[in-house]
Amino acid sequence: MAPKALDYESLNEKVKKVQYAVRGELYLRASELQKEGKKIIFTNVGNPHALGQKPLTFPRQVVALCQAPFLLDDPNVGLLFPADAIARAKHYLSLAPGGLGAYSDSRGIPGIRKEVAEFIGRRDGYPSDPELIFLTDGASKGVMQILNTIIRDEGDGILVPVPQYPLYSATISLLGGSLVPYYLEETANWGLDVNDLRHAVFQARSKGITVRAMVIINPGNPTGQCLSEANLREILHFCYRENLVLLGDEVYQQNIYQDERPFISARKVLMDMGPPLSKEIQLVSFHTVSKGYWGECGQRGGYFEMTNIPPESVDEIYKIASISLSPNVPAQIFMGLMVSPPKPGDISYEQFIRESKGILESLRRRARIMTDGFNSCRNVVCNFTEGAMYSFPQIRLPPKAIEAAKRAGKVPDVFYCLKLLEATGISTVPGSGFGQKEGVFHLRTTILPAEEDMPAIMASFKKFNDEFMEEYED
Ligand SMILES: Cc1ncc(COP(=O)(O)O)c(CN[C@@H]2CONC2=O)c1O
Repeated sequence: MAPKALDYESLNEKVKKVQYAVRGELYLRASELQKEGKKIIFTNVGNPHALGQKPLTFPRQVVALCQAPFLLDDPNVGLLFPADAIARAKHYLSLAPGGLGAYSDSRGIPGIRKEVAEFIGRRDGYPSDPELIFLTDGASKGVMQILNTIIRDEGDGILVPVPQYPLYSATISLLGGSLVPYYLEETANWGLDVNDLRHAVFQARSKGITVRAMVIINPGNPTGQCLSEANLREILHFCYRENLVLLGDEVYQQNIYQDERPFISARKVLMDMGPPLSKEIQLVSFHTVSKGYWGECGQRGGYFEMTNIPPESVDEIYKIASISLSPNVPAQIFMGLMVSPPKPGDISYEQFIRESKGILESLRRRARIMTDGFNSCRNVVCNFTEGAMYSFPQIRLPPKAIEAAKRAGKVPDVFYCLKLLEATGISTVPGSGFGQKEGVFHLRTTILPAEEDMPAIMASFKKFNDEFMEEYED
């Protein structure tokens, strides 16, 4: 009997080849241990609410009313919901014909795309066109759609930072394209050197690859670095010279934990540079409700904004979006609320500011606690988390540990992370899941565990690590 279409051996080879480490071997082992009753601290995923972060109150009030509009007819609704939440719920229901249960336009609800455009205009100081903004089921879907639009075959290369968030390597692999790595420099605080970009493109072209686009993740995941305006100008000049589309993944733009390099969007820098670049460089920027101080990962809300993309190409992207009918409508409302939060004078403004500031200030403290904790450990060095939600320490594994890993049939940092998990219940992602220079090992944790738990977690890590190094050092 010939194999059936979904028998493993007859599956699409691209599917079988794909890797996605954020929910890979370590995560699966951690889930097994959890089932066996072991207490696991899941620091492998940037999933704030799963680690105890409370949702912001105002957005939940508005979406609750949108989900249950009959509450608006209840004479007591004003006892439970503030007037500005009631007003915003009515606003969004007026924008969503048929309410949250109806498909919306495949690009998202026009009124919410307008709110996103106004947000971008306020942030960057340049008007943004709602027609060039598509709402998506999380930034992931937007990234996948744009890469799908760009990659024609394995001859097409995408420049991706290494270490990188494996959404990019996995999607490029699934689409049959070629990932062209450019290495971030750990000793330069994960900075990038344009000469490395040039070298990467030269290498790729010498192998017959047509480099078509460049990805930047700013702030970085897993590395946390924030790009300076000068970095962004260099990158934009590079894209102009090499005729590359720039994909600006800016999902962590609210997650900034230092004052030297505040977030500046690639689009603002591009517009500031003026013609010819500001008229010719094609840029797609991505954002989400999953990160920042919102952390609404499960809602699946995101957008991408297109700059200098020809109308006929926008039509093709719209055509593909329409196959999925509609982005998640409740998530679109979260997106609208994120880009247009309560303003000074609104009833909910004080509470919103108190909650959001509280979360951001705590994340900044946790970034410092974690970085200092790692740097107090033997054979561990860690750059400060300037932004995003992760800490990415380098673990200097002794040769005997590397040999032991080999004997166990494991990549060295997987070996270390598995030992860490078994000893402490701390579930991390090995650096090999993000890519790293040969012979250099890392792990990624999030800075999300509750602040009051952080010192104990770091002490538990230090105890494990220093004993591990004791065991394997010559
Ligand atoms: C750089 C980057 N881009 C896009 C996404 C996708 O976000 P959406 O939720 O909007 O699809 C993530 C999620 N970060 C994953 C999720 O948790 N840990 C991670 O590394 C990310 O880190």
